[in-house]
Amino acid sequence: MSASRAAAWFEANTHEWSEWTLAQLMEAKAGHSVSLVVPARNEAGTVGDVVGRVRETLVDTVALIDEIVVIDSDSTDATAAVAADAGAVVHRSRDIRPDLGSVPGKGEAMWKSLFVTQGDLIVFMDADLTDWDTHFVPGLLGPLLTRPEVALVKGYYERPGQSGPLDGGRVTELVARPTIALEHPELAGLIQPLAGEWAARRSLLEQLHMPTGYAVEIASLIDTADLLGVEAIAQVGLGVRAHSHQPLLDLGAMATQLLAAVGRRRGTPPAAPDAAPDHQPDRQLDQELDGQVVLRQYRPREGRIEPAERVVLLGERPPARSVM
Ligand SMILES: O=c1ccn([C@@H]2O[C@H](COP(=O)(O)OP(=O)(O)O)[C@@H](O)[C@H]2O)c(=O)[nH]1
Ligand SMILES: O=C(O)[C@@H](COP(=O)(O)O)O[C@H]1O[C@H](CO)[C@@H](O)[C@H](O)[C@H]1O
Repeated sequence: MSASRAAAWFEANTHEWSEWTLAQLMEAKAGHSVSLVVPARNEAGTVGDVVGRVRETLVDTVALIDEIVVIDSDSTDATAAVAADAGAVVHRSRDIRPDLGSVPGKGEAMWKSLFVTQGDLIVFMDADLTDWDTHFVPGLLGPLLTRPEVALVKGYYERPGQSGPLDGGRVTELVARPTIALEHPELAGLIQPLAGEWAARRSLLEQLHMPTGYAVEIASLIDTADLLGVEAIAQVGLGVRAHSHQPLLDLGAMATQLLAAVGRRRGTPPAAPDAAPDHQPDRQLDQELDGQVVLRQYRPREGRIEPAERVVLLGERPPARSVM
């Protein structure tokens, strides 16, 4: 895609959440049902606020959302209880379709959500939000409810306290955007390609291969553009968003997952692991689910340099529709 085509996509497909009133969206919602899905691992501190405020505003006061579903992704804290108290339906990721096995990861939780939700429109929101607003949900639904040709809507936002308000996070700026520039320029108009707040039609989501980890967002964009064309993607400005931050070395794992998913889509599967895997899925679904790599990082210890190896899971789930 040339720079001018990317600019044309941006012009035609960039929205602001305030373009639609709730009343307009409620009218446009006729015939649709909406599921809000919140993948959560150890988010007891924030998930109650996310679920509770959305429930009050968009379920109790105005029925824009038909169900709020938290997918508890192997939490060891009180995430499930807090989310249920706040009014969500809670499923443990590993308990959904146990015949399909279970692996850790955000993408896994999102993929599993497709088996326990009813909505033909699905909105994803992260559970670790610290500065956010309930208008995120109607904002993300705006293009889906008013533009039949749009199948996936990505949020974008300002990040308070960062070097520039529209800068992405560390993996966004150092991995996702450069990779998009090199290999997927058709996606260069997306301001926050990794945003955890996005929405899509179930009919699309059920057709997508989903990486089980953090590559689920970039993979969904690439595959949607491939399947339906980039014109099926829109983005919506949501205002200010802040979340809790992972340590840099943990983001190394996220970056590895992103690069692997992009490489796989180019036809370059991850190299075979060079160390014994320390994780095995409960049940091997197919070869893709087993991909992994050892990421070697380094830390000082008692005056010496100590390598720290972590196994990064690179597996992908097949289109949900193929196993329904
Ligand atoms: O194995 C995982 C890892 C993350 N998450 C959820 O995915 C969202 C974004 O992940 P995280 O907060 O780790 O990423 P960050 O925003 O810190 O980069 C949050 O709701 C997490 O609880 C999940 O459900 N399972
Ligand atoms: O953009 C990124 O590099 C990462 C990490 O962001 P920070 O550097 O911690 O602000 O955040 C992305 O991934 C998160 C997990 O899926 C999402 O919650 C963020 O919206 C997304 O920007």
